[in-house]
Amino acid sequence: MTTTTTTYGHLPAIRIASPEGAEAIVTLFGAHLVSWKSADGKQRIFMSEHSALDGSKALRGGVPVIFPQFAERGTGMRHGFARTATWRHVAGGVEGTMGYGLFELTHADLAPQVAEAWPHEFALRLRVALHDKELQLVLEVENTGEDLLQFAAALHTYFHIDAGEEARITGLEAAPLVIRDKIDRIYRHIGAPIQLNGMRLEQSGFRDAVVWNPGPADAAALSDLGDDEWQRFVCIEPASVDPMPLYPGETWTGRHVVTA
Ligand SMILES: O=P(O)(O)OC[C@H]1O[C@H](O)[C@H](O)[C@@H](O)[C@@H]1O
Repeated sequence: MTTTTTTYGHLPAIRIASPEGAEAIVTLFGAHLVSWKSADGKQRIFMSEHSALDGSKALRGGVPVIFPQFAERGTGMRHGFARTATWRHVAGGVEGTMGYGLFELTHADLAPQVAEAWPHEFALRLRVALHDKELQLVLEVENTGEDLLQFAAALHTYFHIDAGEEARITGLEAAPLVIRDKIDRIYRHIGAPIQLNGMRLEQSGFRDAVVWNPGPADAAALSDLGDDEWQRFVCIEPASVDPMPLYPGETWTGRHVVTA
């Protein structure tokens, strides 16, 4: 079996494997990728040792799916409701050399208060596929209703940084960007690939890329992050932070392909 059910903390999850041994774990809570090991066995994703793993709040680490609002750019929940909603695993298996899993969330899946606060019919689908040293995340938003909807979206990826290593990012600024303290920047109109410590990050559909790390002071104030853990990750997030219109019947697609 290449797609199996498992648990992560207290959360039901799906394990996806490719025939040659790459592996990922996605919790149904948030359709949240919490682990990605390339076929060489190396963990590429950071998860905080202090993250809640019981569904009481969003996970700290992994790949939170941000929808329909980015951060506090709107009147809804911070970073939207997708990361704290329970998704359904609707398909999975092997296609060629790739193992994959498909997750779906619709308006009907939302808790009543959440559904009431965002009264738009939609289908959100996340496809997680992997082989060898490559991870492909494809996020689709379909307007299944009869009115225009506006949404922002991001894949808030926490990349693992080894102990003693620095996070060095190229492709966003004229000089390499080395993370040594707090950073929270939005880069607009991303076209070319981004490099992080030998990994290649390619995005399409998403217009922007957000780079975030809390640095030591803000990390100390986050209850779900250890004081030193800020040195063990950097977030590079394909994102469209400003709301985009989606007409009835339309589907928007955002992709993120990471090659280790
Ligand atoms: O703590 P969270 O709600 O998960 O948000 C974590 C971070 O997300 C994004 O990267 C934003 O740009 C940051 O301003 C924010 O602090």
